[in-house]
Amino acid sequence: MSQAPILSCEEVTVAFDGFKAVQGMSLSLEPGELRFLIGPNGAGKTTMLDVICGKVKPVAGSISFRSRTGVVDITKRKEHKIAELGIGRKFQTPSIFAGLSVMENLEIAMSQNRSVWATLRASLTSRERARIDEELALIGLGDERHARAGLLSHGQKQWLEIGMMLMQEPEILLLDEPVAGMTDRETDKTGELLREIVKRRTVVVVEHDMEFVRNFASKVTVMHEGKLLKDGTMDEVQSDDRVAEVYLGKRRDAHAVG
Ligand SMILES: Nc1ncnc2c1ncn2[C@@H]1O[C@H](COP(=O)(O)OP(=O)(O)OP(=O)(O)O)[C@@H](O)[C@H]1O
Repeated sequence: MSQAPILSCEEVTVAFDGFKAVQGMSLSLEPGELRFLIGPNGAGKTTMLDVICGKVKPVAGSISFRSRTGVVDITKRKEHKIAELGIGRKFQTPSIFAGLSVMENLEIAMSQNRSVWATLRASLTSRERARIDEELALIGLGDERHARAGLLSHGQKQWLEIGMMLMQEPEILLLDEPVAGMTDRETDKTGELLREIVKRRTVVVVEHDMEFVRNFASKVTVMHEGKLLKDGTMDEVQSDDRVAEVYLGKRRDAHAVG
């Protein structure tokens, strides 16, 4: 049975100097979904994440978010407000503190309102410690808690950043190509991590790695030239002629994915 959406984007259009990167795009997410957003280069996927998190503003359409405190029209809200309401965004490059330990990075993420040094000087309450332990276990970095973040592998850095986002208890997590540059093993671990995360939150992943999408997607949204082309299960999407034509068909050429 379908639930009330946690996020509804209605007919969203984003223009850059008159060029419509997103045109009349609608997207509805159910709570607890792991939704993959795919499509050829330039389809407007990243712009769609940008508009949801408030980094860019639409010229038309609306976005509403069912937050813990009720339904909020976030179309014109500022980026930091949207983050506070519970929509977290992770960009491709990790923004961790390389010189600090894994645990210190999580401590800082937990206490956004204090300065870095005030945070590190303050002693943790037992509840905070438990919260960090829980997150370390989830992201699989329990053994690395005292390691310097800058010395982690590429995959571990990405997981740490996801962990830092989770410390802020977002309801929706927006991830842009989280497995880019990862080994196959790291990619699979990331998929498992996302499955764990959606037990309590909703996740949207922009992704080019089709094998990763096939392995972990339940529902996929395909964009093309700023518009919604198709959404459905991976099987439905793969058997759609228009998708094959504009997207999967292109994978047979020199830019083939997977
Ligand atoms: N700030 C900007 N100013 C001007 N044009 C932009 C801007 N951001 C994106 N675009 C353009 O909007 C279109 C959609 O870009 P977007 O990055 O959203 O696509 P994408 O589907 O994420 O592509 P990719 O898979 O290559 O990352 C592209 O033609 C891009 O050049």
